[in-house]
Formats: sequence, structure tokens, C-alpha cells
Amino acid sequence: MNDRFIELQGVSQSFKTAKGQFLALDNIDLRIPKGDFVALIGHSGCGKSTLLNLIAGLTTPSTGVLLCANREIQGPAPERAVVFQNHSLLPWLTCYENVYLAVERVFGQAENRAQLKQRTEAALALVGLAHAQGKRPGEISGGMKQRVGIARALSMEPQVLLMDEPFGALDALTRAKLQDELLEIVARTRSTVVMVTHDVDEAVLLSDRIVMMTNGPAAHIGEVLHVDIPRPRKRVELATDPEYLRCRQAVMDFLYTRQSHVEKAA
Ligand SMILES: Nc1ncnc2c1ncn2[C@@H]1O[C@H](COP(=O)(O)OP(=O)(O)OP(=O)(O)O)[C@@H](O)[C@H]1O
Repeated sequence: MNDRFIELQGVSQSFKTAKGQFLALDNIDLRIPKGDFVALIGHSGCGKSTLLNLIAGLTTPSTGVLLCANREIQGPAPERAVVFQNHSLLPWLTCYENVYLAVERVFGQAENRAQLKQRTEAALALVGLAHAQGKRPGEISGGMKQRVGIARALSMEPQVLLMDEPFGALDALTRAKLQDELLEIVARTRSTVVMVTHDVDEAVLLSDRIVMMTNGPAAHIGEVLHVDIPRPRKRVELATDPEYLRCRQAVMDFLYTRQSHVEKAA
């Protein structure tokens, strides 16, 4: 197994603000093995999205280097697909067309229309939306929209799935259902996943490792917790699982005892 599939070496990120330079992330070193599910957790404003955007290649670090599969990350690429909290679908296109657009961009040069159609339909079927492919985003629920976003990301056959609070805007029941679906999809696709979340239970349920970030400014990685719960994981059984409870307690302790939140202005 490639235990440094994604690697961050001495990564810092500062932003220019009206009050001068603001150091958001300070000297982050992190290795993510291929096939791992990693959650980034920390208080609001600590720099989770900043870190995810760097891995996505949407921004470049002020100092340090990021690598994916031994190559420097120098911009966005289909090998690293991103799912945002607000799905970011094009409202005038159907679910099918939203996914097809991504499929065409990645595979359009090499494949014919029938193959692209097959990829699009397979991605929508993977998230249980075969029946809704002709609907527009305005005609489906928030959970369905988020599924289309996930289908669009998976349709590109990314090596890495980057998710920024993908279920943050959903009600608790829909969220639980999508978490369970994501567990199944990731088991099938063996994707490497990096997910930003505020939710301790979500982090423990889904992850192999939980990267716990200190409060900013100059946030860094406080601790990395390994979650040794065998898969497949069943949420109902986990409620009394000693390893689940241990991990949950460790994250709560980090967040609410060792990093209790103090708002700091940027
Ligand atoms: N483009 C920018 N310019 C200036 N400051 C920024 C910029 N982007 C982020 N920041 C600052 O960097 C810090 C980290 O922001 P970031 O959005 O990464 O935090 P987060 O942990 O994802 O927060 P949340 O959980 O609330 O989404 C914050 O203080 C934020 O104000």
C-alpha cells in the first residue's frame, strides 16, 4: 500500500487582509495512505476548508509542497474531485446533464457518446438516482442534490474524493442515510477520501483517521486519531462499541477541553 499517496510537507497558508498578512495554516505535515478515509475536524475558522482547497489544487500554499501520487499538486485535476456543501449544480441542466458535463470533460476525447452515456447513468445509479436523471436541481430535495454532486464527482473516476462538509446542510435523517450510502460507495470504489466535518459522530463512523486541527490563527495538526473499527460498519451496532466510544471521547476531549474555542478575527 502507498502510505504517502497524498503528502503535505511544511505547508503554510497566509492571506492578505486589510490588517496585514493573516497566517491561517502553519507548517502542516500530513501523509494520507491510498484508500484511507480521512476526516478533518476542528473548530469553525481553524482552516479545514483552506487545507482541503490546497489538496484540491484550487489554491497554492504560501510555503511548502503538496504531492499526490508522487506528483506535485499544481492545480485542480479530475484525479481529485471535490464535493462542496452546496452541491454547486447548474440549475438549468438536468441531473443527467450535470453529471454528463463532467464525464465529457474527463473522457470526451477518448470515448464515444454511448460510452459517456453509460458512465453518466452508472454514476447516477451508484447514488440511487437513476429514476431522477431527467429532473432539474429545483425539482429535487437537498439530499438528492447532494447525491448528484457525489455522482458527478465519482463519475470522473477520481483517485481522491475531497468533500467539504457534504452533508452539513441536510436534516439528521437524510444525513444518516447519505453517510451509510457513502460508506458503501467508498467500499466499492476504494477511493481515498478527505472530508471536512464539524460532526464528531460522522468523523468516527466514516473515517480511518481523524485529523484534529488546533484553533487558528497559525492552525496546525494537533493530533491524528486512528479509528480501528472493522468495516463494514453499522451505525446501530456502533452505539455501544467500545472503540467507537473511545474515539468519540478522544475527539470530544480534543475539541472541547484542549481546544475550547475562542473567536479570533481574521
Ligand atoms: N481568502 C481569504 N482571505 C482572508 N482570510 C481567509 C481567506 N480564506 C480563509 N481565510 C481565513 O482563514 C481562516 C480559515 O478559514 P477556513 O474557511 O479554512 O476555516 P474552516 O475551518 O473551514 O471554517 P468553517 O468550519 O467555519 O467552515 C479563517 O480565519 C478565515 O477567515
